[in-house]
Amino acid sequence: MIAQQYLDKWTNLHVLAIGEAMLDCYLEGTSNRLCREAPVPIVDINSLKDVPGGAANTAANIARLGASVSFLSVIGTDLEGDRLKRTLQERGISTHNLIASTQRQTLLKQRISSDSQLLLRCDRGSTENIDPQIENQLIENLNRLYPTCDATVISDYGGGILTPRIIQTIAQLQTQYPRTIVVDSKQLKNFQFVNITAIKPNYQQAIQLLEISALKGKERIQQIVDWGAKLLDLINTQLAAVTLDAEGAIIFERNNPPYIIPSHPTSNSQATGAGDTFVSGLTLALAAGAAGKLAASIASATAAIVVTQPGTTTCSLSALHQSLSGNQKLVVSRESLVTSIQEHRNWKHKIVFTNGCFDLLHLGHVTYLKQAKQLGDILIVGVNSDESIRQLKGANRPVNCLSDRLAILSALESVDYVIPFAESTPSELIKIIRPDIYVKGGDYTPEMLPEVPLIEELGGEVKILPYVSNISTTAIVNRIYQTFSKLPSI
Ligand SMILES: Nc1ncnc2c1ncn2[C@@H]1O[C@H](COP(=O)(O)OP(=O)(O)O)[C@@H](O)[C@H]1O
Ligand SMILES: O=P(O)(O)OC[C@@H](O)[C@H]1O[C@@H](OP(=O)(O)O)[C@@H](O)[C@@H](O)[C@@H]1O
Repeated sequence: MIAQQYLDKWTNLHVLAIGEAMLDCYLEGTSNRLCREAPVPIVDINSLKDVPGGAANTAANIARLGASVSFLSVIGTDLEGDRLKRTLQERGISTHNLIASTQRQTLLKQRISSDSQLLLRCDRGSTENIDPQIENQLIENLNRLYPTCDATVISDYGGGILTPRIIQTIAQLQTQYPRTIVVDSKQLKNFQFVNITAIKPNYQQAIQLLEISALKGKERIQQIVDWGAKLLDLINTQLAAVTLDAEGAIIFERNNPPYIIPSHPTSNSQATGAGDTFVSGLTLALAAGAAGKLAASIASATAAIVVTQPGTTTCSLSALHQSLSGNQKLVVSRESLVTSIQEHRNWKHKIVFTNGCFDLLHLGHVTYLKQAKQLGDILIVGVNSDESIRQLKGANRPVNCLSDRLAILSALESVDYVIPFAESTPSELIKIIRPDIYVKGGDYTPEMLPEVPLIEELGGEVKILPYVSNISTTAIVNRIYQTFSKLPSI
């Protein structure tokens, strides 16, 4: 199976994520003067951004990579707790299993930057072990959810959630209901009796466990290649993925030589949370059935995506598809769409936009896309997500999944960019693209298109191209059905 098929498979999985939920708060501003009290800059804050951090970032990555997630953690009954819940809800993650304790302060990691330069990180929040009453509630949640999930990912930042009793409960559940279980922990030794599938120590954690001294830069690679296999016995696991930040990762499996996955170094200031993303990708790929090296390569591809963006970020399923496919025409994020559009505007290109399902690409599609391209310089195609097609056309559609439809459209000379969208209309894309010309095939009239007023408001023109008669995906599906349902089965 190729890597991307595991991505399709994991969208049906349900993952249990457990660990310290944090609120990452980014305060961004500018600074033109020094403070009178001490030689420190005065920063005029002009933006504040809340993002899920720590184990909440792992849960957010699992969700953005397309799987379902149940997130177990403990926060305080404070304002920061409410802000953290809001960040999770905005990302479609349920906060029902977050226990709010009056005895605790939500973990807050506040970063202050001036002109994109990080100046200070201020931490606050409870890190002592949760009290026995809260522990009981967490154990109740674990007992309820563990058997229903396909995999578990533990993000243990040593902030009091993974107590000895919680780990013992996980060990018992794992014996009763064996699952893929991947652990990212500052105290990995605590998990040696859990029968875990894989561990993901970073360099610091690995050398601490191996009791070897710290080296710098690339020297670390040979050191970990020489010593890392010991981790498998130390923690009693099948796979150890040691991540070495800018130097990538080294994978250890029993009876196999170490496997090095290099990375393209970027600045460490962009790498916040890359470990959370890596462990999310690793858990999903292993749970979907990928073998160790492939699972780790997929995990590394997820981390490579987040390190290209500042701050704590997540990797989307479509970005991962794009990265694994090497498809240059696929635009996966709205941010990169904005950048590409700006470039074409600078070159005074005339932008044509159309959208649709493009399920079972046929002559009608190919003809109208070719004509659409001839109306301008650049043709951008918005492509409905699988879920939006199910809503529009019924549960049996699409026939071809999104990643296949994107790859097929990208192979056409007439198409310059393909961009998936999950909304019921392409209005959000239109607002970003502001097309000079909006095109639809002749099976539509302007009255049928809710986008027309928006296009006109933005100064664009709507064109309906001639309909290629008697050709449609529905007609093809019906013809196949009628022809083959009459034939004896082979
Ligand atoms: N500076 C960087 N440049 C490129 N890739 C990086 C960088 N930092 C992290 N990564 C990627 O993220 C993965 C996990 O990062 P690492 O910093 O080792 O973990 P953690 O965040 O848990 O400390 C690495 O294996 C690598 O793929
Ligand atoms: O452990 P401490 O430093 O107290 O707290 C965690 C932070 O350092 C950050 O660690 C990062 O993870 P990575 O470790 O970069 O994957 C992310 O989880 C951030 O959301 C989080 O704020």
